[in-house]
Amino acid sequence: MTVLIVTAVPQEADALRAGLPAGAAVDLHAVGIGPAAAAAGTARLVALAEGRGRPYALVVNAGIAGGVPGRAAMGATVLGSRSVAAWLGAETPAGFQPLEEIGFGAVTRVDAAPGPLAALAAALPGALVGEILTVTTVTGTAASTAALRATYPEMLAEAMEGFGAAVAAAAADLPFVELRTVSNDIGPLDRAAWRLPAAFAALGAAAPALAALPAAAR
Ligand SMILES: O=C(O)c1cccc(C(=O)CC[C@H]2O[C@@H](n3cnc4c(=O)[nH]cnc43)[C@H](O)[C@@H]2O)c1
Repeated sequence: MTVLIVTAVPQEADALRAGLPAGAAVDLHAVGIGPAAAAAGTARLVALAEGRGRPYALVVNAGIAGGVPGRAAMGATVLGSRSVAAWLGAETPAGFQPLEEIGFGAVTRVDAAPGPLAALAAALPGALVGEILTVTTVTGTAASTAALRATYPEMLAEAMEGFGAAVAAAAADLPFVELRTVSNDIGPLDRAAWRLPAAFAALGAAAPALAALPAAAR
């Protein structure tokens, strides 16, 4: 069976493709930036595969990310133990509360599939494993960074698509895992400091582990 890998932008897909072994049972697509594009694009690809009678075994969201300074350095690879929709909740007199805590019965986090996560962690021994946030605005000030870290103390990294792709995978009852490589520190925005080549190189280096996933996903 085939693994679906969704990225936000073609540059991320190209970086992964460069590292994939020939003949890998992987479909790789760039579906756009942000959780809505990720959810819609992933859902469409999953449905098309089902319609062909060849459903995917697993959905992977991969791409670059901001890392929490001191936890996930630039160039690091981060495997999401869960993908969390940051700031999906309500402001209350007691401060921010995620939707679960105010009784909407909603879900703001999707856990990674244990088998594929363990397989990736074994194949990528240098990778960090932990919570990856999905934001809709790149965190770009010291104040918002502090607020994010206080609200999500377990976070290792933030990006903009994981939760959307995870929700689409869950809707199709497919296992999911998020893999990110760190292009920048989360903090006051300094685009000149982003290390895109290092992050893209790390994506390419992780690609063989993703290609080996179909067996682990079964
Ligand atoms: O337009 C540009 O020149 C440009 C250069 C670098 C990055 C971008 C983006 O669009 C960044 C968002 C994109 O990358 C992921 N990402 C990477 N770092 C972060 C971050 O610190 N916080 C949130 N998202 C990040 C994200 O998943 C998006 O796909 C544009």
